[in-house]
Amino acid sequence: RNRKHLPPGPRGLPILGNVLELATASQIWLIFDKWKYQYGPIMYLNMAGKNIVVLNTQAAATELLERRSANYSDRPKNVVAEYLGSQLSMPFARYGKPYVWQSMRRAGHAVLNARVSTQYQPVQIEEAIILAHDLLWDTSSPLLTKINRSASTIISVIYGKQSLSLDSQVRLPFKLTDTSDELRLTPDPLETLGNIAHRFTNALYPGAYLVDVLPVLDYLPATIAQWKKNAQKDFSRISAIFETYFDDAMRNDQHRSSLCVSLAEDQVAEGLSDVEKAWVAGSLSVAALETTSTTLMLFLYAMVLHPNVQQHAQRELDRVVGRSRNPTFADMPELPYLRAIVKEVLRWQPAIPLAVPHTAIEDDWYEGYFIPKGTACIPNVWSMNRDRDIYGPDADQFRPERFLQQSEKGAAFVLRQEYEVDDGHCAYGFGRRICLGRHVADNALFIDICMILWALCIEPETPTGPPAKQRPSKDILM
Ligand code: HEM
Repeated sequence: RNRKHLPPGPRGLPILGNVLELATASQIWLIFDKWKYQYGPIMYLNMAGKNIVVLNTQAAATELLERRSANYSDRPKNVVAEYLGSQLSMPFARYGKPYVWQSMRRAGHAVLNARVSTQYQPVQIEEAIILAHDLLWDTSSPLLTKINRSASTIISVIYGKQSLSLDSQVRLPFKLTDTSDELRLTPDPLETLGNIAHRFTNALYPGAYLVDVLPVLDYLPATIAQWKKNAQKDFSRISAIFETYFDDAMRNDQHRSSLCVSLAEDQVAEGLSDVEKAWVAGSLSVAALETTSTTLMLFLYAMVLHPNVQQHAQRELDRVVGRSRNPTFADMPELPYLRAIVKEVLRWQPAIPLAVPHTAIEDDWYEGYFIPKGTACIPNVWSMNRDRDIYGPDADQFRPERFLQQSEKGAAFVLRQEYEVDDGHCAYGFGRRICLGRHVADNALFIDICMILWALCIEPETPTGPPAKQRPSKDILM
């Protein structure tokens, strides 16, 4: 009877529901954004019998995923992902007693909280300098390769400097050529970690595997069910990769300062087995790599589109830092415009526009609508970040100034007081499942963006020249 009170939403076919409408769309969030204006803050979809609720406003997401987080911190059940090891992988692990998510999250929090994250700043500065240098002088690698390399700062933080190399790949208990259709191994550990991320996200895509629609298929033995055989094989390969990388980090980290060393030696990871610790490190790397590099690419895109923003940021850097030294984290309080750019990139183009679904553990009601137990709640971060009721009529535009206000002392701008603590966007998700690496990510983005804009000008590529141009080295203020 309660099903009469499901939230409004587009009508689908009797069996497949809305699968067909969404299966071919490459940017589903744009379809959701259109539906938001038709159906309101919360809408219901049927994906081949599975209940899905899309949360379109910050108010709905805050009420359900944060205030009622005890009921909304689970992840959707996914048969293929479970065979792949999602129970050990923090972003996808289920919530609740028989699962290890709580212990992993506690251990992850201890090594990534706001205070501890400042310890990684020296490595982040070194890597930001290398990135700016590469962007200027390495003319042989594609832009994406350079950006991906820089996002690997987080790998230095997790596994220690230079601990992952071809050596780690060679020590794997299988050949690099022993590659499956769905999980490709390459000599580069970073690429292998990226491929593991894709293996999981492909499995989690709604309707990607028939077994999630017809659970009876799970009773087929692996000898008949190819998907199961592949997933089981890939699980043992992923686990071996994470365990090998973890061992190498312990062996090679002379300074005993990596996140792996903390996991292995400190009490933070008490109660976790060695394999579980290796999965904490592995799943942090997988969660960190593509999100950070995508955001940096989107920043470059924003700079190409908005040369005025770039110039404004460079004037701030020239005034505060000058040309005789590079920017550091100590400059952060004096660089409100640069901090606003970090927030605006994450608001305008969130790296994961639909975040990661949270699942309702029990039946619930919201504003007169029924949310059945087991419903996957998708936070429509894209639309929340462009909500005109919150950000004004220019919400679709890239405008860092929205986070600033005139200083009381004079003409200079300062970050609005509320944004000293509030992100000002929803790119990192919600409640108990909010992104664990957000402090490290914010720091990495801030110093990378400062270093890039300090060192070079970003312009669209022309047939006659490269896109990056060095800025004059003379101190403009001197
Ligand atoms: C710009 C960069 C990043 C973005 C936009 C981002 C975004 C997200 C989002 C949307 C979620 C899902 C939150 C939810 O379910 O409500 C998430 C989860 C997570 N992120 Fe990030 N992330 C970034 C960087 C990182 C980094 C650098 C790390 C690790 C050092 C990291 C580790 C994690 C982990 C472990 C989770 C799973 C948390 C859980 O399920 O309990 N992320 N991230």
